[in-house]
Amino acid sequence: MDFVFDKAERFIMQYYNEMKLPEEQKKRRLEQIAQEITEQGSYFLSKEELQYGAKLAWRNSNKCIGRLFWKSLYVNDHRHLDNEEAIFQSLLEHIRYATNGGKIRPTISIYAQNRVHIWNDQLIRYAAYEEDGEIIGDPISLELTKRCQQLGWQGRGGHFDVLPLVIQIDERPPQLFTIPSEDVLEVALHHAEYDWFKELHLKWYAVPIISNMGFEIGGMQFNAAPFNGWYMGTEIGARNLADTDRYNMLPIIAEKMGLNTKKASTLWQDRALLELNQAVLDSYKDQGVSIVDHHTAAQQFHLFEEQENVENRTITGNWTWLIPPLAPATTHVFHQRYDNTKKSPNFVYQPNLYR
Ligand code: HEM
Ligand SMILES: N/C(=N/c1cccc(CO[C@@H]2CCNC2)c1)c1cccs1
Repeated sequence: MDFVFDKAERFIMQYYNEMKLPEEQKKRRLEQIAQEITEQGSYFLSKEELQYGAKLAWRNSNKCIGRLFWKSLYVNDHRHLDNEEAIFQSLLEHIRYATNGGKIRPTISIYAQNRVHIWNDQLIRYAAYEEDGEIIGDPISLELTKRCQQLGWQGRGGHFDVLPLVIQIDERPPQLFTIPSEDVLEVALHHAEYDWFKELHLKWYAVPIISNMGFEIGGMQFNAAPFNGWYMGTEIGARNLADTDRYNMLPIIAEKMGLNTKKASTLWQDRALLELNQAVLDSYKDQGVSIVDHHTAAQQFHLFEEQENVENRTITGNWTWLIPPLAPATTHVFHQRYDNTKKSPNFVYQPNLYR
């Protein structure tokens, strides 16, 4: 009991202080919460408290370089939804609102804690199929794809098949829902100088919506709270399409560029990386889909640091995640140290539901 009240008190104090709300109101709210916890062992957050707490959780995300815009998070309170169909419809609403024709809006949707379970790691992600040693699609999705097939899902066996949403309530069997293709905005990749690039038939989805992290606030944890921002180009160009255990595109791109891939010292991987990342940024921009390059993102993060200093808040960060995987030392982040203290509210890892 005291553990929950202690956490609740800390959050309410922070919320009322930052919002400069009257002391008297804060005192009454704390008494009300103490009463609820004594009677029911837990308490109910108001919509305003939940909304502000979600913004704080983003502001406290040490691994996130995009925190400058933490105040602009759009928060959907879906704590009342208790059936799979309604939850599916609300997730479609999230996807549509966040996508916004390409002008992506950072959004989070929060569902009833410990009742609603979303098995997907991201609401939109590509499937993977294993055929005689070969993997078609995104290898990171191999296990979830297998689980979906066991649950009756049939994929088309392609490189970019969007997985179904897997929604489970309490201990009931999970239900699978197909996201209508018109709701999945994607960007076909082309390169301004290399005409052959589009023949690779590469594409990626517009909106990354993380759905496997818990939202921890005031002693509570919402295990289903999918949130989205927009991509930083390197996530797609330097990792998702580049990693050897993902789409592994660098050798093919280097070949097409006529580079000598037999010797590491030709830096063929670096040259291919650069062109792939340029193609990602140009293709998203040409199609009017929000994306940020890692230099601009670092500059924005620097503004965030300055803003936090003005507000007399200590900046916390995880250096190993904040530096981009491409040209990290060209950003100020690389040359700075960050305090990795975990503040609350925050987003936290939680047990995987399908492995
Ligand atoms: C608005 C544009 C945003 C950009 C460009 C951005 C960028 C990033 C990047 C590049 C990462 C590292 C991801 C990786 O290396 O796999 C990251 C991590 C993270 N971001 Fe942001 N972010 C944005 C918005 C948000 C929002 C809206 C939230 C939550 C409300 C958020 C919460 C997080 C969290 C919790 C992590 C760490 C994830 C983990 O531990 O696996 N970000 N962000
Ligand atoms: N641009 C983004 N990138 C990510 C943010 C958080 C997590 C991830 C994916 O993390 C996976 C786990 C470790 N790397 C891949 C990507 C955002 C997603 C949702 C809001 S912003």
